[in-house]
Amino acid sequence: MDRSDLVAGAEVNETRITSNYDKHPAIRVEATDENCWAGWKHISTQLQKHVNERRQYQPNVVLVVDCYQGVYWESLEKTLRDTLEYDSFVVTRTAYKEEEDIREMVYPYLTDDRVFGKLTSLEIQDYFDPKAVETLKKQVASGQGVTVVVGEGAAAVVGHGDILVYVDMARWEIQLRMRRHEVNNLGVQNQQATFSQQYKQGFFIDWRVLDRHKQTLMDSWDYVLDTNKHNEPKLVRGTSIRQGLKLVSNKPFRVVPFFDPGPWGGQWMKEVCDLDKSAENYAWCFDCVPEENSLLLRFGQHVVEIPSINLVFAYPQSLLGQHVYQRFGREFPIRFDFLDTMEGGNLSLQVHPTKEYIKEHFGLDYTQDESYYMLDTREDAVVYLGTKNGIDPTEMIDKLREAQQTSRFDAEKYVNKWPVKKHDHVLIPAGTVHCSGRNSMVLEISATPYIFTFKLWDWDRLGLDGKPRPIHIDHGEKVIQWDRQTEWTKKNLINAIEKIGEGDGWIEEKTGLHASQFIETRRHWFTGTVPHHTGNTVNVLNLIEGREAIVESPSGAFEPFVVHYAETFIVPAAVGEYTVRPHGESVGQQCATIKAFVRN
Ligand SMILES: O=P(O)(O)OC[C@H]1O[C@@H](O)[C@@H](O)[C@@H](O)[C@@H]1O
Repeated sequence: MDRSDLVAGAEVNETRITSNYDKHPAIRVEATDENCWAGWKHISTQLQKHVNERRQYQPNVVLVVDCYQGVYWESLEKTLRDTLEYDSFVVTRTAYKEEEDIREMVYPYLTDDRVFGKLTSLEIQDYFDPKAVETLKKQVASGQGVTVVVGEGAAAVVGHGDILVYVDMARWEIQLRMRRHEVNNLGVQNQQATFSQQYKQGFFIDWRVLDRHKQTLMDSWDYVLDTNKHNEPKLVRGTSIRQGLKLVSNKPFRVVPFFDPGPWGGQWMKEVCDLDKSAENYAWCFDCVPEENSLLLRFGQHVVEIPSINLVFAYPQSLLGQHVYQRFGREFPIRFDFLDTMEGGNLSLQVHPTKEYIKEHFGLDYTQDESYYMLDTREDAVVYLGTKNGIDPTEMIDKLREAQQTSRFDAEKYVNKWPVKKHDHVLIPAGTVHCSGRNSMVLEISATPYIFTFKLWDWDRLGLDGKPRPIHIDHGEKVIQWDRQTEWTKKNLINAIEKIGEGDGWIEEKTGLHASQFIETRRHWFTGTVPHHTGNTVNVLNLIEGREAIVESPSGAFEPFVVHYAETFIVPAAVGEYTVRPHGESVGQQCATIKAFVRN
């Protein structure tokens, strides 16, 4: 098949009979499980063995077990007490400041807003009472025999000890535990608080504090303890985790996707991603939000789950590339996720803060610039985007406010409504009023900030908790760019697609994003082998057409990596050259990928 057979946008006539979407992408790190222990019996035996070995040449041994937020604390403490032999057992929580003082300390970052706080600059040490810390330190320093020290920030209180175990937690699992009211936020007893309160405290405070602390420990981890699956704990040597992270930072990989229902959620992902058919709907799939996702690392027969942000912390330069690292630091700036409204409803009519506004009000260095890639659509699919020519901004804001009482807002009077079809790409620079309508399957390709959605109108419906979702007209009116009207929107934001290259069996197009956004997107239609280069910046791709493709290294630098329809995958900057071609049942058929990277 030659390139004349490639038609940009042509749909492949395929029937997706069975889902081949991999929901648990595990990365093989070590062929055997000699550095990984599963189950409390084996875990405590290994820890005890290590302690005993140390005691052969030193009389006193300190085992420090530091934890992330969201660990089942009582259960962990009890298990360690029951299964280890020790002379003293120290719980660093006893050195926390008074809860009232901690609440006062975090309040400026937590604020009274239902959704938004401000990113904290607090450090883990701020949670502890200096006098109590001194006492604990003395107690540990003078401890005879074996001392076990346990708690969030334990290593910040008493140092790394002789053996350091880190109990990490995946963000998604923490959120599920918060929803079930099973865990507390850092330094407080609040497990009965609402999920949104706990999430806000996690997002703006706890996870910032503990991520900063974690980064100081990673090189010293003797072990990582994975208790994400409560009844299937796993312990891995720190050297093996570090080796795994190094491996992943040099090859294409996927993070673990997670799926969540919503008031507008749809039915498409159930089929394509093979989800529980009895669930009412699935709205979101987060499949490249490394701050929230996790990695599955395989050691022999055991699979260990760790937060994928650990990779950004450990190998930012190989993963992100020099210029992205310089610009964003240890953050992953690109986000891919799905928004499924097939047989569901409209998203909220919304707007995101401008760069200045997000910095000033919420403390972030870059903003929620977005785009909607239409992965699939029904006949009636639309995107609301940009305000209509000549509308009166004051009137629109007044009507939005009134709508909170009247339950009516004539969105079409003020906002353009554009029909969309499969493979359209809609660009949404921050400050543009927007909303994806029902019967669409959106692949969102955006900058990473993801909770700064100022809802303007939620179509008079309730959230899943039976209450109206929070509306943010006061924020919204300050950031809407009123000059993004009909013609401008059409010209600049809808299908600004340009063919920029071709080769044997492939075509390359630039599809966005808008010049004001830092992400560039390239789409390739191909039946042959497409040459790619990371350009020394991290690449994020999704197979947007075709059942299966294979990613290969021309120099054999990494093992061939197979991806399936709708799977997002990350290619670290350090990979350099790679190719993508149809594979398996897609050989001879047209496939397509969309690739995102940070502009130079
Ligand atoms: O849940 P609502 O407010 O309808 O928004 C759904 C989604 O819309 C998108 O444009 C993004 O802003 C997402 O971050 C958001 O989750």
